[in-house]
Amino acid sequence: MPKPVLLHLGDDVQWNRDLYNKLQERFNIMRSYSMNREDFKNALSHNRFGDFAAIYRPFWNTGGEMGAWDEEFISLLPRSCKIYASAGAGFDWVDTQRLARRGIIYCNSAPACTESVADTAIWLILNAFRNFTWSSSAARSLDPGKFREAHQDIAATTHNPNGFSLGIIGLGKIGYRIAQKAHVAFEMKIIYNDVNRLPESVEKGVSAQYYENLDDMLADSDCVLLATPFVGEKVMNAERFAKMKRGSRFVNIARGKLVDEVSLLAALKSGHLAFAGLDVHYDEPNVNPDLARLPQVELLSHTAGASLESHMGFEKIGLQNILSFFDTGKAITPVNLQWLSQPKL
Ligand SMILES: O=C(O)C(=O)CO
Repeated sequence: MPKPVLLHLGDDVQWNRDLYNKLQERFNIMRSYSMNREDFKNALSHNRFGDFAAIYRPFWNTGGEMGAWDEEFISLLPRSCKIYASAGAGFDWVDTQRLARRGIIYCNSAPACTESVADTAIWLILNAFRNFTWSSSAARSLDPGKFREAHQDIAATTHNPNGFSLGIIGLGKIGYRIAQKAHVAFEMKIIYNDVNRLPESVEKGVSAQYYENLDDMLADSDCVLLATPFVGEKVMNAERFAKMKRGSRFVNIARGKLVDEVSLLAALKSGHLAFAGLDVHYDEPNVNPDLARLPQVELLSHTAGASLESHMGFEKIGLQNILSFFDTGKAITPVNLQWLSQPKL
């Protein structure tokens, strides 16, 4: 029997060569390297990668040059394609529902970056209470006046996070790991909103209190953390920011498109919100310049999940998903099974 074909997007695997060798034994591997959208579309239209059964993308820095995986690409995929295993937690760039309708399982590799994203969230939450951003930029300014001002005035405006409530929108695996760290390290009170309530035994692990109504949770949170996937809508808009407690804080480690940045800016400028910590932005790689000017805002370059451990894990989980699917019929971290009627080889 001829080996099935696998389309490997982007660069070589760097860290998991043994597993990749297994893939090479099992599949005929076709490579796209770093094709732009037009070239990739042409290649698909002319069946240049053959009738591939699987797609593998090893890292978020590579293999995404063709842009969004929307109907334009998905309609061109061969009927033989059954699984797409990719690096990264977020999948806002790929229409996983449309893939499912074509019988293709999409797998992310979120478990690989859980620790790294959770650590970044903790850093942003701590900063939201203590405003190290102000202290750090005053020191870096090399201006003794700014240094003295920060040294003298910061204490009157910042707090230890201990005992304050952390309101988490989306208590999935990453949200839960953040809750564990915040609960243990800072004794924060964990409250959360999600489409589904977690089992009581899981809630107990972080003494979490469920809020069915998001607005009620916003009103009770000293710091709101956004940890939910982007599914096409802004979750935080002017009305929602208005529901937050006066003087509370906002942290986003999920996706920038979940937030109306104009309303966030207004809430910060008016003093309704005390601080915002943003790993992600509405129009990446462009950052909102008005937010960047505010001292009560910390901005990162979408690096919450960026650690070597995440990179190694992304590669590995992607490879394991494909091998497991072809060995057992089951992928490890599928995210679109709810729309897939019959996932089969
Ligand atoms: O993996 C992703 O999609 C992330 O954004 C992690 O920060």
